[in-house]
Amino acid sequence: MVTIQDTELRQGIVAAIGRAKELSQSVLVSEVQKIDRLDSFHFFAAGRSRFLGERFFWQDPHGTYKLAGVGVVRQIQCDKASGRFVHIEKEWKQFIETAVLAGKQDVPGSGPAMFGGFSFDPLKDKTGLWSKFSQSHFHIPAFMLTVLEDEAYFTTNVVCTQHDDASLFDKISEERQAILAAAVREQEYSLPNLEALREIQPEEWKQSVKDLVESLENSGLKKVVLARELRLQFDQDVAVEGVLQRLTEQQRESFIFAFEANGDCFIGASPERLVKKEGEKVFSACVAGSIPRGKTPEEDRQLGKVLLEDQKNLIEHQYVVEMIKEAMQETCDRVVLPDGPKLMKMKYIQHLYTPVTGENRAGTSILDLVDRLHPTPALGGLPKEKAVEKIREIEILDRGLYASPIGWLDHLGNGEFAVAIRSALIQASEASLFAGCGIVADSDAESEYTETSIKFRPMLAALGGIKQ
Ligand SMILES: C=C(O[C@@H]1C=C(C(=O)O)C=C[C@H]1O)C(=O)O
Ligand SMILES: [Mg+2]
Repeated sequence: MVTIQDTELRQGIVAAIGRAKELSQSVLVSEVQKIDRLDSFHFFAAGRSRFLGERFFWQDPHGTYKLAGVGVVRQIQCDKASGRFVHIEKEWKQFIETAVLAGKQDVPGSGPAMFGGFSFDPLKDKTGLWSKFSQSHFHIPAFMLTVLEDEAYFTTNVVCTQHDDASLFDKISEERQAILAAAVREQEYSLPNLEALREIQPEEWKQSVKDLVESLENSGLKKVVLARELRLQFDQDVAVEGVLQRLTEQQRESFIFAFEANGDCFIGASPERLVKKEGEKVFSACVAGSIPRGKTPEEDRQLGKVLLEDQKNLIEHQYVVEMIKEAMQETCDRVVLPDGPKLMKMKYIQHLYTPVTGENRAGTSILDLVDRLHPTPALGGLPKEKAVEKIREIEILDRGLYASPIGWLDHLGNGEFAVAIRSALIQASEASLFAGCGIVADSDAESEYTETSIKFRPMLAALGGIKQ
């Protein structure tokens, strides 16, 4: 069993209560300890009995970096459209400003950290679909496991008030031992039976693609990403653990995320990084342009070659490269990117891929970078504002967090956000899956429709809708 030394947390809580009295406000204590290796999925699953609806999970491609949080000591939310990134950043800074830090505090993604996301377009009319999520929605967990390569760190966050006393430590310590003890149990999680699968207005969607292609040039637009929804009905409530377990087995090359709020869960396996900040190093990625995987290695190579030479896809990709390069150059020195795209091969699809790196110029925070980059033309279009307006006007779907920045940031300024595609919203015994594609002047509605069908597959497979 994973054991944890208690002294630092006890002292931290005493110090935080003292500070809370002095300041007449609540004070966070955040304690980090290195622990024996613990599986992040098991930790997430162990949170079910006590923290269902208050959990998150994050894993980068190949699982070199994993985070799992259970419980919520503070939510930071904002439903305003303008200035939302600044607002969230301000609240976050205020919250950690007075924090008492205990234990090891130099490990990225540990200690005071929050997880969440920003909706795709806060100006789009919100439907009932996303009623459980705010437009900007972040959670600071009670307990968090951070696994970096082979090292595991455990964060305990406690908000102390001036009315607390040292007995708070006993309560927290007990909760912590209970979750750690439960986290080592291995289990196979089953899925309910899929009863019905309904595409939401596929013909209308194809028509909207056709209309868009015709009006693209006249409206001064180069590219607009249009998305659609697939609604699944199961015979019982879907346990997120079953879906997440399958994603971690089937989608190792992806960013895997799950974010629970008020009973719903947004979950996905995205190939696309929006931005990562590690110290002053900044990483982004252009992912746009798609073709299926081949059934044989030879066919797969052939398809990859076609994609690398296809004008329509190269244009679709190039718009993303130009925008991300420019946005990075505004805030970073030494922006480096290869001359042309390479292939990114996922389980069901291959994409054109151009990584971009840079060195942050002083003062730019990860949320500022997210603000500048979102939405890239891989999810919105070009020019940015006009494309988002067009999506707001013609898309039937309420995107909510689909195609939005989702990820984490820590008190040291590190963080990573993926673009929340290949994703689904799980609501009791139902799930909505989302997929979109970049529409350019040369787009054909029927092939774009097929492209979105392929993009549903990662979530469809994880939900038991495709036999493996
Ligand atoms: C919009 C999605 O994917 C985006 C669109 C792509 C395209 O049109 O070629 C490729 C990768 C993503 O940037 C999605 O998966 O829903
Ligand atoms: Mg495409």
